[in-house]
Amino acid sequence: MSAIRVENLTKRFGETVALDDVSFEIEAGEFTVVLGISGSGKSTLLRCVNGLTAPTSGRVVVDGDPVTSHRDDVAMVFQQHNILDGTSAYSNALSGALGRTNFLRSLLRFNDREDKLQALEALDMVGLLDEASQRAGRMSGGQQQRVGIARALVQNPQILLADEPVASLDPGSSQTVMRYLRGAAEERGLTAMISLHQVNLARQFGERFIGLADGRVVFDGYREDLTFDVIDDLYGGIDMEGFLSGNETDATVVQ
Ligand SMILES: Nc1ncnc2c1ncn2[C@@H]1O[C@H](COP(=O)(O)OP(=O)(O)OP(=O)(O)O)[C@@H](O)[C@H]1O
Repeated sequence: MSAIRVENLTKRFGETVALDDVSFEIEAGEFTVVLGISGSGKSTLLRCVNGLTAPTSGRVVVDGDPVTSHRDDVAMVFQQHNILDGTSAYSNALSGALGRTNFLRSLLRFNDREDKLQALEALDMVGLLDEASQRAGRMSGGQQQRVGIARALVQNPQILLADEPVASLDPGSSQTVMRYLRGAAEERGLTAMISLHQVNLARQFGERFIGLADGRVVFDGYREDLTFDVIDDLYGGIDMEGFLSGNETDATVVQ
């Protein structure tokens, strides 16, 4: 059974068609990058998978169940780090436990030993154990995003979504954040869907790729299929410079 099945998903905002009859399936454990220019529908797609946005028609099925609202086993990392500036990295990570309990239970569970241990493990997984007590607001953008990943991991998800997680970061920090994101997904066996507009990063870290243009799926394939022509179609030459100057770990992808 596929972990995520998107069936004829359409989302309209008034006259705007953000998603137009989108269908695909993602197998458990796949690390999928959603590509496309700004406005192509990436965020809307992730929000539908997360149950934050209701489709106009069609549906998303997660683990066999149609998504009708937010699910605790689906965690999301946002572009804006959504970090509580005034509290420690550890407290931020620990707040991920709120996602899997209701409010009253969370009041009681918040100091659970198990939750605390998970928060520390998650910080370790993103390389921030030594910075656990540091105030999140004083950390760099990349570190804050790693705290955001730790918080998502503490939610104990099966599915990890990230909407442009490195959009506001410099290239070095973007690499680091993507490395931790991919590593955490692999180590925990998570199914991941990450939207990115940086083609070089996508190629470096992605396994499966879904390309959107005007809300439609115009590409669905694996690394070996993601050719120069496909990228050119998706981006109309806009990002060719980044594509060519990117960190070429696998030159065979360019054909
Ligand atoms: N809440 C909303 N109300 C109205 N229109 C919206 C809303 N959300 C998205 N849209 C529109 O739907 C289309 C797809 O937007 P979406 O944010 O999904 O694209 P995107 O590929 O994620 O873009 P970006 O990379 O800029 O975030 C755009 O035309 C956008 O203006």
